[in-house]
Amino acid sequence: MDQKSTIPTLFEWAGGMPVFERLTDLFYQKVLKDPILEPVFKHMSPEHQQHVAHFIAEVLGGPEWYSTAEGSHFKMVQKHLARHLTEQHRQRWVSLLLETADEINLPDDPEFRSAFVAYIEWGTRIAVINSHSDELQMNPEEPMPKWGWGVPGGPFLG
Ligand code: HEM
Repeated sequence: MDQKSTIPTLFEWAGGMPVFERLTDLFYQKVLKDPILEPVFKHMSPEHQQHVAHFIAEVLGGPEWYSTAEGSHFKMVQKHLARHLTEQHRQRWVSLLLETADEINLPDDPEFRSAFVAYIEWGTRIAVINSHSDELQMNPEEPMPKWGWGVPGGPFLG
Protein backbone atom coordinates (compact mmCIF):
# COMPACT_ATOMS: atom_id res chain seq x y z
CA MET A 1 0.00 0.00 0.00
CA ASP A 2 1.50 3.37 -0.88
CA GLN A 3 1.72 5.98 1.85
CA LYS A 4 -0.98 8.15 0.28
CA SER A 5 -3.70 5.52 0.63
CA THR A 6 -3.03 5.15 4.38
CA ILE A 7 -3.85 8.82 5.03
CA PRO A 8 -7.48 9.12 6.17
CA THR A 9 -9.73 11.66 4.50
CA LEU A 10 -10.83 14.66 6.56
CA PHE A 11 -14.29 13.03 6.56
CA GLU A 12 -12.94 9.80 8.07
CA TRP A 13 -10.76 11.65 10.61
CA ALA A 14 -13.78 13.66 11.76
CA GLY A 15 -15.68 10.45 12.54
CA GLY A 16 -17.95 9.90 9.55
CA MET A 17 -21.47 10.99 8.62
CA PRO A 18 -23.16 10.86 12.07
CA VAL A 19 -20.66 13.49 13.23
CA PHE A 20 -21.51 15.88 10.37
CA GLU A 21 -25.24 15.35 10.91
CA ARG A 22 -24.85 16.07 14.64
CA LEU A 23 -22.81 19.16 13.81
CA THR A 24 -25.44 20.73 11.54
CA ASP A 25 -28.36 19.61 13.71
CA LEU A 26 -27.02 21.50 16.74
CA PHE A 27 -25.65 24.35 14.62
CA TYR A 28 -29.01 25.21 13.01
CA GLN A 29 -30.70 25.06 16.43
CA LYS A 30 -28.31 27.86 17.43
CA VAL A 31 -28.84 29.69 14.13
CA LEU A 32 -32.59 29.85 14.71
CA LYS A 33 -32.02 31.41 18.13
CA ASP A 34 -29.52 33.96 16.84
CA PRO A 35 -30.82 37.50 16.22
CA ILE A 36 -28.51 38.09 13.23
CA LEU A 37 -29.03 34.74 11.46
CA GLU A 38 -32.63 33.85 12.33
CA PRO A 39 -34.12 36.20 9.69
CA VAL A 40 -31.91 34.61 6.99
CA PHE A 41 -32.84 31.02 7.86
CA LYS A 42 -36.38 31.20 9.23
CA HIS A 43 -37.86 29.83 5.96
CA MET A 44 -35.25 27.16 5.34
CA SER A 45 -36.44 23.81 4.06
CA PRO A 46 -36.82 20.91 6.52
CA GLU A 47 -34.00 19.09 4.67
CA HIS A 48 -31.62 22.04 4.87
CA GLN A 49 -29.48 20.97 7.81
CA GLN A 50 -29.08 17.43 6.54
CA HIS A 51 -28.20 18.61 3.04
CA VAL A 52 -25.55 20.95 4.42
CA ALA A 53 -24.10 18.07 6.50
CA HIS A 54 -23.95 15.86 3.42
CA PHE A 55 -22.51 18.65 1.27
CA ILE A 56 -19.68 19.42 3.70
CA ALA A 57 -19.03 15.70 4.26
CA GLU A 58 -18.71 15.12 0.50
CA VAL A 59 -16.31 18.05 0.09
CA LEU A 60 -14.14 16.60 2.88
CA GLY A 61 -13.89 13.21 1.16
CA GLY A 62 -17.13 11.51 2.26
CA PRO A 63 -19.69 9.65 0.13
CA GLU A 64 -21.35 11.43 -2.79
CA TRP A 65 -24.80 11.64 -1.19
CA TYR A 66 -25.41 15.33 -1.85
CA SER A 67 -24.30 15.38 -5.48
CA THR A 68 -26.03 12.13 -6.46
CA ALA A 69 -29.34 12.32 -4.58
CA GLU A 70 -29.91 15.75 -3.08
CA GLY A 71 -28.40 18.46 -5.26
CA SER A 72 -25.19 19.43 -7.02
CA HIS A 73 -22.55 22.09 -6.68
CA PHE A 74 -24.60 24.18 -9.13
CA LYS A 75 -27.79 23.77 -7.05
CA MET A 76 -26.02 24.64 -3.83
CA VAL A 77 -24.62 27.85 -5.34
CA GLN A 78 -28.09 28.66 -6.71
CA LYS A 79 -29.56 28.49 -3.18
CA HIS A 80 -27.36 31.44 -2.14
CA LEU A 81 -28.27 33.76 -5.04
CA ALA A 82 -29.89 37.11 -4.17
CA ARG A 83 -29.77 36.46 -0.41
CA HIS A 84 -27.68 39.63 0.09
CA LEU A 85 -25.58 38.14 2.84
CA THR A 86 -23.24 40.46 4.72
CA GLU A 87 -19.86 40.00 6.36
CA GLN A 88 -21.69 40.17 9.68
CA HIS A 89 -23.89 37.21 8.67
CA ARG A 90 -20.84 35.29 7.52
CA GLN A 91 -18.83 35.91 10.69
CA ARG A 92 -21.70 34.86 12.92
CA TRP A 93 -22.26 31.71 10.80
CA VAL A 94 -18.58 30.77 11.14
CA SER A 95 -18.38 31.49 14.85
CA LEU A 96 -21.53 29.49 15.67
CA LEU A 97 -20.32 26.58 13.54
CA LEU A 98 -16.94 26.49 15.28
CA GLU A 99 -18.58 26.82 18.70
CA THR A 100 -20.74 23.81 17.78
CA ALA A 101 -17.70 21.90 16.52
CA ASP A 102 -16.12 22.25 19.98
CA GLU A 103 -19.35 21.23 21.73
CA ILE A 104 -19.64 17.98 19.78
CA ASN A 105 -15.91 17.27 20.16
CA LEU A 106 -15.02 17.47 16.50
CA PRO A 107 -11.30 16.59 16.37
CA ASP A 108 -9.31 19.63 17.49
CA ASP A 109 -5.83 18.62 16.43
CA PRO A 110 -3.98 21.40 14.58
CA GLU A 111 -3.85 19.50 11.28
CA PHE A 112 -7.57 18.72 11.09
CA ARG A 113 -8.79 22.06 12.40
CA SER A 114 -6.60 24.13 10.10
CA ALA A 115 -7.94 22.25 7.06
CA PHE A 116 -11.54 22.40 8.30
CA VAL A 117 -11.39 26.11 9.08
CA ALA A 118 -9.72 26.84 5.73
CA TYR A 119 -12.61 25.17 3.92
CA ILE A 120 -15.24 26.94 6.03
CA GLU A 121 -13.54 30.28 5.48
CA TRP A 122 -13.39 29.67 1.71
CA GLY A 123 -16.94 28.31 1.43
CA THR A 124 -18.57 31.09 3.44
CA ARG A 125 -16.75 33.84 1.54
CA ILE A 126 -17.93 32.30 -1.74
CA ALA A 127 -21.50 32.05 -0.38
CA VAL A 128 -21.44 35.79 0.40
CA ILE A 129 -20.07 36.66 -3.06
CA ASN A 130 -22.73 34.52 -4.78
CA SER A 131 -25.46 36.03 -2.61
CA HIS A 132 -24.90 39.38 -4.33
CA SER A 133 -25.72 37.95 -7.78
CA ASP A 134 -29.19 37.33 -9.15
CA GLU A 135 -28.11 35.00 -11.91
CA LEU A 136 -25.70 32.12 -12.06
CA GLN A 137 -22.92 32.10 -14.68
CA MET A 138 -21.77 28.59 -13.89
CA ASN A 139 -21.62 25.31 -15.71
CA PRO A 140 -24.43 23.14 -14.22
CA GLU A 141 -22.05 20.17 -14.46
CA GLU A 142 -19.39 21.89 -12.33
CA PRO A 143 -17.96 19.20 -10.00
CA MET A 144 -18.19 19.43 -6.22
CA PRO A 145 -15.21 21.10 -4.55
CA LYS A 146 -12.84 18.65 -2.86
CA TRP A 147 -10.83 19.68 0.18
CA GLY A 148 -7.75 17.93 1.55
CA TRP A 149 -5.25 18.26 4.39
CA GLY A 150 -3.27 21.10 2.76
CA VAL A 151 0.34 21.77 3.79
CA PRO A 152 0.49 19.35 6.82
CA GLY A 153 -0.46 16.59 4.36
CA GLY A 154 -2.34 14.48 6.89
CA PRO A 155 -3.00 14.02 10.60
CA PHE A 156 -0.07 13.81 13.04
CA LEU A 157 0.10 10.13 13.89
CA GLY A 158 3.02 10.31 16.33
C1 HEM B 1 -19.08 26.51 3.77
C2 HEM B 1 -20.13 27.32 3.74
C3 HEM B 1 -21.51 26.92 3.29
C4 HEM B 1 -21.96 25.72 2.80
C5 HEM B 1 -21.19 24.43 2.56
C6 HEM B 1 -23.37 25.88 2.52
C7 HEM B 1 -24.17 24.89 2.00
C8 HEM B 1 -25.48 25.04 1.63
C9 HEM B 1 -26.27 24.05 0.96
C10 HEM B 1 -25.80 22.63 0.61
C11 HEM B 1 -27.49 24.57 0.74
C12 HEM B 1 -28.66 23.89 0.03
C13 HEM B 1 -29.46 23.07 0.99
C14 HEM B 1 -30.49 22.23 0.25
O1 HEM B 1 -30.18 21.64 -0.80
O2 HEM B 1 -31.61 22.12 0.78
C15 HEM B 1 -27.49 25.92 1.27
C16 HEM B 1 -28.56 26.79 1.28
C17 HEM B 1 -28.58 27.99 1.93
N1 HEM B 1 -27.53 28.59 2.57
FE1 HEM B 1 -25.64 27.93 2.65
N2 HEM B 1 -23.76 27.16 2.84
C18 HEM B 1 -22.66 27.83 3.32
C19 HEM B 1 -22.63 29.12 3.80
C20 HEM B 1 -23.72 29.90 4.03
C21 HEM B 1 -23.73 31.15 4.75
C22 HEM B 1 -22.48 31.82 5.36
C23 HEM B 1 -25.03 31.59 4.79
C24 HEM B 1 -25.63 32.80 5.46
C25 HEM B 1 -25.11 33.38 6.53
C26 HEM B 1 -25.83 30.61 4.05
C27 HEM B 1 -27.20 30.71 3.82
C28 HEM B 1 -27.96 29.78 3.13
C29 HEM B 1 -29.38 29.91 2.89
C30 HEM B 1 -30.27 31.06 3.38
C31 HEM B 1 -29.77 28.80 2.13
C32 HEM B 1 -31.19 28.46 1.63
C33 HEM B 1 -31.92 27.72 2.72
C34 HEM B 1 -33.31 27.26 2.28
O3 HEM B 1 -34.10 28.09 1.87
O4 HEM B 1 -33.61 26.06 2.39
N3 HEM B 1 -25.01 29.61 3.61
N4 HEM B 1 -26.26 26.18 1.81
